[in-house]
Amino acid sequence: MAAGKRLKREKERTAGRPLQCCMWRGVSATAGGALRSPSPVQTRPCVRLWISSIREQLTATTSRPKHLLVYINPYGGKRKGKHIYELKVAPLFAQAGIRTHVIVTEYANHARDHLKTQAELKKFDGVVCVGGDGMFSEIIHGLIWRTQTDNGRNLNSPEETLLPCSLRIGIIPAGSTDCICFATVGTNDPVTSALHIIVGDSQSMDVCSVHHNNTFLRYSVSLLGYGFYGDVLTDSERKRWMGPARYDLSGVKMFLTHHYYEGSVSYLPARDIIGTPRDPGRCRSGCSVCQHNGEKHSESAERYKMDIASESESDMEWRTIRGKFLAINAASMSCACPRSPKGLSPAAHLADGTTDLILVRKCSRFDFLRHLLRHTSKDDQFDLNFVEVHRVRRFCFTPRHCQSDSDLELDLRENGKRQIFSQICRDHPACGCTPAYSSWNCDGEILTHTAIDVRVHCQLIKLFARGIEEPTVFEDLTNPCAI
Ligand SMILES: Nc1ncnc2c1ncn2[C@@H]1O[C@H](COP(=O)(O)OP(=O)(O)OP(=O)(O)O)[C@@H](O)[C@H]1O
Repeated sequence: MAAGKRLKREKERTAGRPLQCCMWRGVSATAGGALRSPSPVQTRPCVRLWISSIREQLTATTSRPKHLLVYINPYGGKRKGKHIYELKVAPLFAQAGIRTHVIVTEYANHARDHLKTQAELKKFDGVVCVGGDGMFSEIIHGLIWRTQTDNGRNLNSPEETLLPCSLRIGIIPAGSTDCICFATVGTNDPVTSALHIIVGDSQSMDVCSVHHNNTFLRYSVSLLGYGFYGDVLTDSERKRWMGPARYDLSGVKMFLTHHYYEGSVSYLPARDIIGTPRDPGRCRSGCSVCQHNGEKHSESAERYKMDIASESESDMEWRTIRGKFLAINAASMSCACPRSPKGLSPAAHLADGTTDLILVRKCSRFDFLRHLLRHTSKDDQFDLNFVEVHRVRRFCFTPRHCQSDSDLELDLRENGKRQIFSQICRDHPACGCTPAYSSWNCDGEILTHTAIDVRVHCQLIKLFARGIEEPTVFEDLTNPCAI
């Protein structure tokens, strides 16, 4: 029988079946954990054997989702979200027998508000967003809000222990940067992400809550940046018409402006953990650091509930640093992306209950350039005398113009007469030399307040992902064994 006829017959025979071989043929791991796109094939007996054995295995996997709530941002990135979903993802979901309820968003925060109020979450096994980091942020805000309010938690209290969300989140990358997808999957490929959803992978992730004066502001999963990164975002927002090139232009402009900001940072160092921000190891699929620190975290949360560790005891551990900073960054993940392959904190972990607090003190432009260049080089980016890094569970920042009188008095004693003029400026903001303040960049959004209280919530959400996979010895061409 001619090959064409045989294929046609086979197609007719298998039409409507939940899972077809074409989807699984050619799916294999590549370097960095990417999965190749499927290609259509004819079903020969050996292939049929494969299909039935894969189906058996998949049926046995109870973690596979069967019904998904999908939000598509039609305006994210190059405005191809709808097209990507319809062309590359929906056919795979259909072949895997996954039912979907698709909502194409009509305005910003549509997905967040729908999740908060209307979505019948009990009907679904997961939520999928088709878009970029902004869209992912909408989903986590909606889901976390809903989970906490349904369980009577007070979102405005930074002391509140939040409840982990039961629904997993899938990200189909269709934005302009897609950093979260890159950091959790290792690649920005819609088919790879769809397959992670279909097989029901699971990757826990920490979330930071950001409060100001006992009022909830936002959640963050990647970068909270004050100073340089806050200024770059604020400036680039004014140049939206330029597209992604605006980040480069604003970056150069802010580098040349070289603003530094005064304030105090207090932090609670992470105790009883393994790993430091300067480790050579990286957070990878099945990370033992995340596993160990996650367990330790739940043990100490239990102890705290039972009042074995008193609050005053933990208060004693707070440390404070006052000074002039070019940048204050908190990286809850490496923040690696195609532009900065190592990221801001290469050894940060996705789910260890901590964030890496990086303080870049006032220094020369040349030194700051050295620091920025280290994000792309092999050198240790924290090995500079004006940069310090701490792995923390919680931190607070107070800009100098918001510091209390007692704090200012302390500064006065420490730094002498110069502070008197700053005090005068603080009391008379119309004065031209008012101490300058920056804004916080919270996962790409500007925060409305500068004095903030940040707390890490260990493994609060779960993604349909498995973390970045190390290339196997045969895929890693830099490894001599591969040759
Ligand atoms: N229908 C819509 N109309 C306008 N804005 C929307 C709509 N749906 C979502 N948004 C908003 O668009 C913003 C950007 O979307 P998204 O993150 O998907 O793309 P992006 O900004 O290009 O990608 P990235 O965040 O990765 O750089 C989000 O903050 C989201 O709130």
